Amino acid sequence: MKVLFFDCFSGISGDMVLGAFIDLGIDPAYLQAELEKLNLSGFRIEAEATMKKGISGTCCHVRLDPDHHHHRHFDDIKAIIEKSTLAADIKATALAIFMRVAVAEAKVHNVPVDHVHFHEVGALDSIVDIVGAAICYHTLKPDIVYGSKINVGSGWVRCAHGLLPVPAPATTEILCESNFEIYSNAIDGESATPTGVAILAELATYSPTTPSFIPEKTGYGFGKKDFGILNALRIIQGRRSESNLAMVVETNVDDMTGEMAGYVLELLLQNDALDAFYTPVYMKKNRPGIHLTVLCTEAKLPQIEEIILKETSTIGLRKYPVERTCMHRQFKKIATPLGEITVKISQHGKITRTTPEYEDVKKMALASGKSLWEILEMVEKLK
Ligand SMILES: O=C([S-])c1cc(C(=O)S)c[n+]([C@@H]2O[C@H](COP(=O)(O)O)[C@@H](O)[C@H]2O)c1
Ligand code: NI
Repeated sequence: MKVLFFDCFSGISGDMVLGAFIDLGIDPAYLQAELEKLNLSGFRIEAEATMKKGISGTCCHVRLDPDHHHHRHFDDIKAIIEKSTLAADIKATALAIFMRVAVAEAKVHNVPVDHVHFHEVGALDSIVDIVGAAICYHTLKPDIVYGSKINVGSGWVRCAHGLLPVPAPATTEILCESNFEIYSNAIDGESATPTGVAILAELATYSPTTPSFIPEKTGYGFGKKDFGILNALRIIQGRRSESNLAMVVETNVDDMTGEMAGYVLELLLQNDALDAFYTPVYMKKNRPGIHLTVLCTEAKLPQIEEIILKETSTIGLRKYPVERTCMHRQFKKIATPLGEITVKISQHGKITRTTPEYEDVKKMALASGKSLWEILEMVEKLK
């Protein structure tokens, strides 16, 4: 399973994303050729292998033709991407990233999304950064992408609107629609831009701590500004070996008491069965009986077999290997007016589901006198 981890210790911008992907091994000539499928002229990708603060990495420059003048609204950009000859998955990812920027700008400037205006230079630069990031992502084909907390910087940034507070209003709106944690450390200026944050929010799942995986290589994409500290996005590529093989153990019994049946199931689950359950069946001589199914790892099989043979009335069992598809799970604590509660974030590709842990919900309901429904509703609004 291929893992990418975006380490945003000095923020993230569109150029930094392209630089880090190129440093990880994406060929800039391939990237340029793919971008030409947009049928736009007036830009060139230049990847400069360089050193910053003693670290070697890549600085990606999107060189723009100075006499290229187009005022573009979001609906023009949508049309350019849709009409291009890029692969369908690249188009979909690029449009989703652009949509995050457009929705944020629309909210900040109080205009309809389709009318969000990208000034001429920024429009082409954003198209190259965003479509480029989508090309790199679909070329590397990671099974999962994680992103760290984002160091957004501090102070003020000068742009077309004049001086804006950091993080810039559009960046902040994009962040409000994601669950990434932000902070500011050792940077006076803007280190996270709307384009960078939109790419991260679309491609990555937030991981408050470094996710567990085996690192294999790193790519450093440098930012243009000098903050005094290393201004780079680091993408760490690695792998995670997740055994998806398990064992199923089964048996049918018709001569056990209900009390014994309950006892065995509890014992199996206490002894690391991944799952254990009964199905009612009719057996030989029309006797009502129970079909026991246990799921366990191969390592636990001897222990599970022993419990079944020792504690049930069976004189034999069946076992066979099965393949499982498991969502990646991580846990995080969120603050509520009634105290902290643990939520489980289940992730598989682009599917993400956040659910409160039942035992915490139960405790909170009992302690507060509120119903389970009220606690679940409160958490739903906060997660
Ligand atoms: O051009 C516009 S409308 C604009 C809006 C905002 C707001 O926060 S609103 C911010 N900016 C700044 O422009 C640069 C470029 O950002 P990219 O993401 O396109 O690289 C950056 O400093 C933004 O904060 C522009
Ligand atoms: Ni703006």
